[in-house]
Amino acid sequence: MKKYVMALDQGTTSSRCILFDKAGHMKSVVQREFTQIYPKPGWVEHDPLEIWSSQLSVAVEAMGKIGAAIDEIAAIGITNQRETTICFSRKTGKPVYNAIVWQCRRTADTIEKLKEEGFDKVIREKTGLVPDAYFSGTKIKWILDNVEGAREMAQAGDLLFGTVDTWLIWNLTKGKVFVTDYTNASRTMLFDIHKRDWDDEILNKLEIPRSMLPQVKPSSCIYGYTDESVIGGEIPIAGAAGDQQAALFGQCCFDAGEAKNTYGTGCFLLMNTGDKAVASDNGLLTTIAASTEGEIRYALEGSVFVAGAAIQWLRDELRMIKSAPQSQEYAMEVEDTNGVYVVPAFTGLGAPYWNPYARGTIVGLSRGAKKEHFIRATLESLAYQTQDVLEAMEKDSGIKLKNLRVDGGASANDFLMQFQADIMNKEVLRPECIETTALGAAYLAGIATGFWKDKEDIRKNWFLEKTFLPFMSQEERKKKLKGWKRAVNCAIAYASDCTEEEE
Ligand SMILES: Nc1ncnc2c1ncn2[C@@H]1O[C@H](COP(=O)(O)OP(=O)(O)O)[C@@H](O)[C@H]1O
Ligand SMILES: O=P(O)(O)OC[C@H](O)CO
Repeated sequence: MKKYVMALDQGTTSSRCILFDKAGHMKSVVQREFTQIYPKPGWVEHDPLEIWSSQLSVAVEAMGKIGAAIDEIAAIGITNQRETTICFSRKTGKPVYNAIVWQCRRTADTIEKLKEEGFDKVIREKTGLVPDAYFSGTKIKWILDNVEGAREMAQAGDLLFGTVDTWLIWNLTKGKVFVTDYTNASRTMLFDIHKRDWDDEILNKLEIPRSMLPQVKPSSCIYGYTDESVIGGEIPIAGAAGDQQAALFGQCCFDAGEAKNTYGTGCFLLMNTGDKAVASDNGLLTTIAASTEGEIRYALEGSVFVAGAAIQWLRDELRMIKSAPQSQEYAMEVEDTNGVYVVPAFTGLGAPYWNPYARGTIVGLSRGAKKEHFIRATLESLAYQTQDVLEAMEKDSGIKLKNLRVDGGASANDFLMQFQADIMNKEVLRPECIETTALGAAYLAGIATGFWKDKEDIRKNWFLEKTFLPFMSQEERKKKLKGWKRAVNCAIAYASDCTEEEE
């Protein structure tokens, strides 16, 4: 009997496997952090083989933990850190270079050149994206231009490109299936989101052969089956979506105007815009949302590059806290930040500023500034960044959000959620399951295989855990937001005459 759907959630800092039952409850969870590689300031890489081995091991352990048999797994849904770029050989399956992670800024100069040539308009219109080093396109070009033998391999048809979903499916099927889904394709900066096809004009401009690219399919359909030798049986791989689109689906934001914010490594606010691709005038992205087979949904997205990662920085580099949850205890020991603002622009600023050269900035220090103020200011920066994208989203969509659904690791932080409600002057709704990224991937796979009937069937599984109501006075909000804007301006001013060589 089919009892579970397996979600493989390959995030920026950890690989996770969750087995969900029909009620959408987590029956088994195993998570493993893996190595972050920082070869130079602003550069970020992962080892693709470690991505794969960590993901496979958590899958096996999650089954073992509850004694789940292969034939009890109805389907596998995959969700992943998006944009991260892996190039590997069709013949051997071996990567030719490390995965270049979405956060990596190494191709900022290529983007500048594209802009100077006026090509940004083409990118914007076709892909819905703001040209940026964030997306896969210029990362693939970097590998072709810089890794010895890569271009020759590509010309000979042996080099393949995949985002992490493609890489995992390739390995799960032992090289039999080379696919991606619409949501992941829409983050490459190579995909025409209106025609739903790879775009030859952009491919030619970046000198990327089409033969490197995977077939693009809906987010909810059977892509193939796991190879028996990999996981001990043949399980249908029936769902795939970029993690932010999966979370939008997992939060049951199926209709136009519904939105969620995920607090993971970064922070990503997405609003479903129905079957219309809404172009942004305010620094947001237009992207494809996950949907069931046969329908197309778009979303507006505000991408913040550093959110929970700033809390990890407090823990790992500054060693101010021992664990991420401890940030809440320290933050609540003080009344406010004592005028301190932290702008965690470690890898530039994403939406709505799009400045690749901005860097982390701390302002407002006085002799009385304590560690607690500093920790509180870092937590508050997650909420301020969210407020910035929310403002842009309301302008672009013409919709005033009544409340915001939240999820992701850092949404467990009550202090942060309360401050978020206060600074937005809106209710924050936290569901019982904050692992909505994995849940969304499970839903997509479960619907494709009949484990769940349809969207209405899964809507019944969404339960509210806590509502955070706004209490802050209007005057206080305004004052704090003004201070934040000034701090962001400092982070940008620092970068204003920075060149690639100086980075
Ligand atoms: N209680 C907490 N307070 C603040 N931040 C937290 C808390 N718990 C986890 N985090 C942060 O959330 C992130 C992990 O969330 P997760 O959704 O697993 O991210 P990802 O999928 O990007 O790896 C980490 O960056 C961590 O620092
Ligand atoms: O790893 P996450 O959850 O922060 O998500 C990363 C995003 O997909 C990057 O676009």
